[in-house]
Amino acid sequence: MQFTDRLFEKVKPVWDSYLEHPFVKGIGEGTLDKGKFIHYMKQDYVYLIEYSRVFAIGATKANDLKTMTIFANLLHGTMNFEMDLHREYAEKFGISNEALEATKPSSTMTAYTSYMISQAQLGGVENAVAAVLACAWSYNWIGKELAKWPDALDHELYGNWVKMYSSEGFTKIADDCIHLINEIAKGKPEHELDKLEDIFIKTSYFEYMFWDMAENISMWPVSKLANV
Ligand SMILES: Cc1ncc(CN)c(N)n1
Repeated sequence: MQFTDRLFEKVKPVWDSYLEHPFVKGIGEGTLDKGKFIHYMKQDYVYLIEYSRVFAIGATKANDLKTMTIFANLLHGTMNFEMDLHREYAEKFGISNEALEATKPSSTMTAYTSYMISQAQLGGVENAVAAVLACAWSYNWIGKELAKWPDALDHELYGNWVKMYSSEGFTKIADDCIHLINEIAKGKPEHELDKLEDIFIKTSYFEYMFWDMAENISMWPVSKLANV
């Protein structure tokens, strides 16, 4: 049994709940409100910038050139391949790359990326992989699940999202993270594996919170009081 088999068993009910979430269902069924999707896309773009920093931290903490190269490739894949999807959508919505990059971060996006970065900085290379694993893997898992739903791949607006996250290119990104953590986990004592499992579970919770943030178009709960 691989370490990721144990992780998957733990989070399966949480990941199943993603497919029941109105935002994710809206993408799969093609019924999602466009305004909600635009809010998500902008928040996700700034999320991916911070998420890329975790790959950079992983590269600096890597103990060998092979691992360093994997992190460098994951960083490149995110900044070019994955973020191209967001830039394409932004163009469709008349949002410039500059405006996209200048998106004000929501509370959930800030909390999630701050958690990932702090966990990656606190530990060794294993923490960096654990911090990004649920992100890459759950999106690929959702993409592949939604690809089985009738017409999800062909929807004129959301079809490209489903295509990208279920694609061979994105599957390779997720598989590289899965492979990396399984290699790193080999021979580690149980108490260290527990810590990695905890990061994986917490980031899986954050993924749910991100879908909620998108569905509710939320930013900061009391920001209106400060006139922001
Ligand atoms: C919030 C979130 N989590 C994960 C992914 C997939 N890299 C993403 N684009 N956005």
